[in-house]
Amino acid sequence: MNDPVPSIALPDSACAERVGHYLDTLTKPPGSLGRLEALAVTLAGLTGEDFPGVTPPGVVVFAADHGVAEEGVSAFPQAVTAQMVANFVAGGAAINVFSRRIGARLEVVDVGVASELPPGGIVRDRVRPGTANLAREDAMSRDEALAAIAAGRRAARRAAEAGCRCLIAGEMGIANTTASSAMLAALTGAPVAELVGPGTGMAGEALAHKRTVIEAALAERGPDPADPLDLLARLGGLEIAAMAGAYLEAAARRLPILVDGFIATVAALTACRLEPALRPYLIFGHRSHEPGHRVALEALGAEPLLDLDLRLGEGTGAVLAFPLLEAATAMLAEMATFGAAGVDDSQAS
Ligand SMILES: O=C(O)c1ccc[n+]([C@@H]2O[C@H](COP(=O)([O-])O)[C@@H](O)[C@H]2O)c1
Ligand SMILES: Cc1cc2nc[nH]c2cc1C
Repeated sequence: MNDPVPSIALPDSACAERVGHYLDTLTKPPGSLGRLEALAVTLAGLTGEDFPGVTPPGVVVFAADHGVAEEGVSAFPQAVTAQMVANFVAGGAAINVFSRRIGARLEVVDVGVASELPPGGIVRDRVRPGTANLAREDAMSRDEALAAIAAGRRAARRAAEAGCRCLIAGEMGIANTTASSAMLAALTGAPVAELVGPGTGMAGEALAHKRTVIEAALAERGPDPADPLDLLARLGGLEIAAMAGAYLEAAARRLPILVDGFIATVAALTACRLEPALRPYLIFGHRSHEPGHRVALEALGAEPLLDLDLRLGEGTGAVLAFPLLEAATAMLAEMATFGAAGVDDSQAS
């Protein structure tokens, strides 16, 4: 684990091709299950299994605070990060409810919350108590960004060692749409105006202020777009770096990854810049209402599974999409072939 980026194998194209042919022997017109068929082929290639499994999924929610919250860029105060972590521990947040529906192993990791947390129920892997205010100074040092990536990798390793067969990373961090927007503008060159959005509910003058803060931070921090670690350190967040690390470790272990919303996708894009071999392992759960998500998805050439106008984070959109992955694997494992079911496909044109 000394190298921040593990080595990631290419998907097994022979296995994917075999499964593509097998799908055409199942009792349905070829291709009629559309993107579900493409998902089955993808999952086979990633896992190297003709009958891939994705259960149980592992959900890891990384929590951290952002110094830039003091610029008034969120509709909620910084203390809400820790309060929501307590809610995760108590089992009352949306991610708890949805994770229970899919039988997920749910872990909450403190990689950088700025205040005290309840004694039990979370993994303590805090790199520092929140980032510095990126509008005034670098959010963190390069070493701290590396430490947060390593914390994310440890979490993915725990999920894999606990038997999880699909990884979902979620996040909780007041003001993290500001950090993510700044990173995305630097990563893609897209104008801030095109990607800045309400986050937890900024509108009107408040949203215009958020945009100004991001534009000024980009000008002052002067990140090197060709150096993803520099971007993470100057503009990022501890939970964003941890998610990037978790994705890289999961892919190194050949676990399919279901990506959540805006912040999770910026983390995924950053991780792909660190190691492009990650890209095939990413399946995109949903399109967030946050406008920057469109920009991030386009940069990755990604088409998400769901579009439900969600903008919560925590991993919720990915967890809601998980049953589609399950359906794709069940289709392969349980559907009858034309031959076995006695359905005649010999005259099909
Ligand atoms: O995942 C998303 O697409 C998403 C979009 C908007 C907001 N959020 C969540 O809201 C918080 C960040 O919003 P803000 O306004 O504080 O920057 C953070 O905890 C995220 O989990 C998440
Ligand atoms: C209540 C609340 C819950 C959240 N979950 C993820 N981000 C959040 C932000 C707020 C404000």
